[in-house]
Amino acid sequence: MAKSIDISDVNIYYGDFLAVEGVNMTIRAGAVTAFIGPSGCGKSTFLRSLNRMHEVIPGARVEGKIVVDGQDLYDPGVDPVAVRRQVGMVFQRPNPFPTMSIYDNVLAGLKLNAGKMKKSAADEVVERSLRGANLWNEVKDRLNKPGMGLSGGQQQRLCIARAIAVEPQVLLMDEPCSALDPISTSAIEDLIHELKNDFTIVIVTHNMQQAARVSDDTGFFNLKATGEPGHLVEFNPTKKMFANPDDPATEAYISGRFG
Ligand SMILES: Nc1ncnc2c1ncn2[C@@H]1O[C@H](COP(=O)(O)OP(=O)(O)OP(=O)(O)O)[C@@H](O)[C@H]1O
Repeated sequence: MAKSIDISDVNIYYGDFLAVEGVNMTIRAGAVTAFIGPSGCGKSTFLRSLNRMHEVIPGARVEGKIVVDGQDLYDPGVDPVAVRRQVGMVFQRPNPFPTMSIYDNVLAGLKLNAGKMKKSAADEVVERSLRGANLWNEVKDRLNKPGMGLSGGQQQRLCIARAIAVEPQVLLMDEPCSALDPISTSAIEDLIHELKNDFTIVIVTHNMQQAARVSDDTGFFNLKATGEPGHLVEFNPTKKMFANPDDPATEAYISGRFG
C-alpha cells in the first residue's frame, strides 16, 4: 500500500562534505513526486537517503527525520534492509542480473527477502509483477530466457517488475528513462501513471517536460552558490510550479535561463 513520507530538517553528508542541507517536505501517498534541478544540487543524493542507500558509501550519513507510516527510517532500531524492501529503487541504467532468466530476475528481491517459495506462488508473483510493469505480453512465452536478451526499455520494465514484486510502499526512480529511446520512455511514463495507484512514486529527472508529464508534485533543488550545499528551493503541485512558481530561481530554471 502506498504511504506518505514526512521529511524534516534533513542534512546529507559525504564525510565532512555537506551535500544537501535543511530539506523539509511531505511526499504524498499514491502521488508521483518529481525532483528537478541543475547537475550536482543533490537530487540523487537526497533520493538515496529515502531508502537508506546513501549510507552504503563509506563515511556517508544522514541527519534529520524521514518518517514513513509513523516510523522514522533512521531510528536506531530500524533495519536498513527492511527499509529497502519497503522503499524500492529503480536506477538510471537498467540492471537486470545478467546470468538470470526473466523469471528469476523478477523473483530476485523476493528470494533474498523471503527464502524459498512454492512454485505456484512464485508463478503468481512473476505474472502479477510483469503485468504490473506492462511487460507480461511481450515476455510470457520466453520467461526462461535471459533478462539481458530484452531491449533497453524492456529491461527497465523488468527492473520495475523486480522492484514491485516485493510489494514496496514507495518506489524511487533515479532518471529511469535517461538511457532509453523516446518510445521506451513513453512506455515507462505510461507505466508510472498506472503504478501510482498502488505505490508512492518519487522520480529524479533532468527532463522538465517529463516532470510536467508524469508528476503531481515537484521539488526544485538548487545550490545557493558554487561549493555550497544543495537545498530545496520550492516544493509545489507540478501544475503550479510550471505555471506560476513561487521563487524567481525556479522560474529562471524552468524557463531555461540556467542549469
Ligand atoms: N560518492 C560521493 N562521494 C562524495 N561526494 C559525492 C558522491 N556522490 C555525489 N557527491 C557530491 O554530492 C553533490 C550532489 O550530487 P548528486 O549526484 O546527488 O547531484 P544531482 O543533483 O543528482 O546531480 P546530477 O543531476 O548531475 O545527477 C555533488 O557535489 C557531488 O559531487
